[in-house]
Amino acid sequence: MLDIKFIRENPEAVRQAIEKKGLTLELDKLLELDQEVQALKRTIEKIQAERNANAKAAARAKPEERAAMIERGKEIGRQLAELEPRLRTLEAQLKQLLYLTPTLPWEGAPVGPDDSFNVETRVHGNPRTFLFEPLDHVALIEKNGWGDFERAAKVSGSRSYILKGDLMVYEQALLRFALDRMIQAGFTPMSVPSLTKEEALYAHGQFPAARDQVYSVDGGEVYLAGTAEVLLNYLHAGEILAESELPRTYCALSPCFRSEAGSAGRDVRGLMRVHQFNKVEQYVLCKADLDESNRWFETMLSISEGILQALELPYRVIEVSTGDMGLGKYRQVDLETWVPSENRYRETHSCSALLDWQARRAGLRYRDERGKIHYAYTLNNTALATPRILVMLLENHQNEDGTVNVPKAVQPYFGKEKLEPSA
Ligand SMILES: Nc1ncnc2c1ncn2[C@@H]1O[C@H](COS(=O)(=O)NC(=O)[C@@H](N)CO)[C@@H](O)[C@H]1O
Repeated sequence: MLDIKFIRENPEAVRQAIEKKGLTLELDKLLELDQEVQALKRTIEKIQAERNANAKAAARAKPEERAAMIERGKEIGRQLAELEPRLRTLEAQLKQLLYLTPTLPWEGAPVGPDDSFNVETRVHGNPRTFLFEPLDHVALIEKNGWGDFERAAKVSGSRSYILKGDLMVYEQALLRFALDRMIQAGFTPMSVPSLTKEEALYAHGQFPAARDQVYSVDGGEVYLAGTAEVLLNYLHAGEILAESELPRTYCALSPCFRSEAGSAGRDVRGLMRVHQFNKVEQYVLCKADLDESNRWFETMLSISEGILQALELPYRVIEVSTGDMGLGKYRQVDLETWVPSENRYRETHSCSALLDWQARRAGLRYRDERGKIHYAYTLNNTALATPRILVMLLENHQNEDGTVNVPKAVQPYFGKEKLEPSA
């Protein structure tokens, strides 16, 4: 959410961001509500001052004057009893609207209402020309006995998967490879729960807008997070860190859960879009400095590009449009990796900078050397998510006999140079 002071001083800039991001937030209603809250606060403060002065005067008054003052005090009390709850109601309404205010997108973001306005900025590697008819990832899995989609559907339902033999080991090898890349980059490895609290989802930005993507457990006592970012972003909620403790750089491997509501009919076969998947996440909490945020953005992006290059996969870099990046983003760049069977690139990584939008929601603050308190800036990115990346790895690195080569960088983790059929 934005700073209400910033909104008061820059209404046109905020209005432009609302328009560029295709939002329906009524800024005028928010500003009117803010005026009402300010006015009511001033009224209440005046009455409280009068009540204090009246109480002091009553304490010093002559007995014959005191009764009238005490009566006045009661009258003032009745006024406050009526005004204070009204202020709380108005403040709650204002906060709900503030939750819907957008971070202003960076000036380099393509302006447009949806992902058709995203721009390809770089391409790395070339899609392979096969000298034989390649198989898609589902056919490769079935040919080699590397999974069991039917039994997964039986035990878990739609959008689920079971991996077997070499492919199961390969998934774990890839996650550990990605985790080591993050540790080598100096990020602190964390294991975090996937069970999370509602306030963490509000702080992240998943709530209130995209509640339907999240599974709830125990009737909404807790929820299953769609990404470790939700938990990492709430780690320091409500704390005041010292500037010297920044930046906090975390990486986390966690199971991620998504209802994929609204994706009916899309990617229903195989490993591309499932309800439960694994992801090594990158997360940075840094001081409120745009240069520092931009540096971390580039660092996180280059780590992920390094991982895709180590996996010997062709990919492209996408600058995400204002309409596609979502409410809290200042900037978002996705990496899309080549899928031979679809003859197109598909998203495998998503790097975002949110300035202080999440920090204001989560209460992530730090004290600078002069003692001044600031909201921090946050960023996140995908290091590697399975099983989606397996689609690209199986299809791009397949041999005519149906075996699949393992990229050199991952061989030490997997233990072999190829995935071979399961018994
Ligand atoms: N339903 C899904 N099934 C499989 N993989 C998924 C699914 N949803 C997302 N992913 C993978 O997770 C990556 C990150 O998801 S994201 O929503 O785009 N971004 C985030 O979660 C951020 N926290 C950065 O990781 C995606 O690029 C994709 O590779």
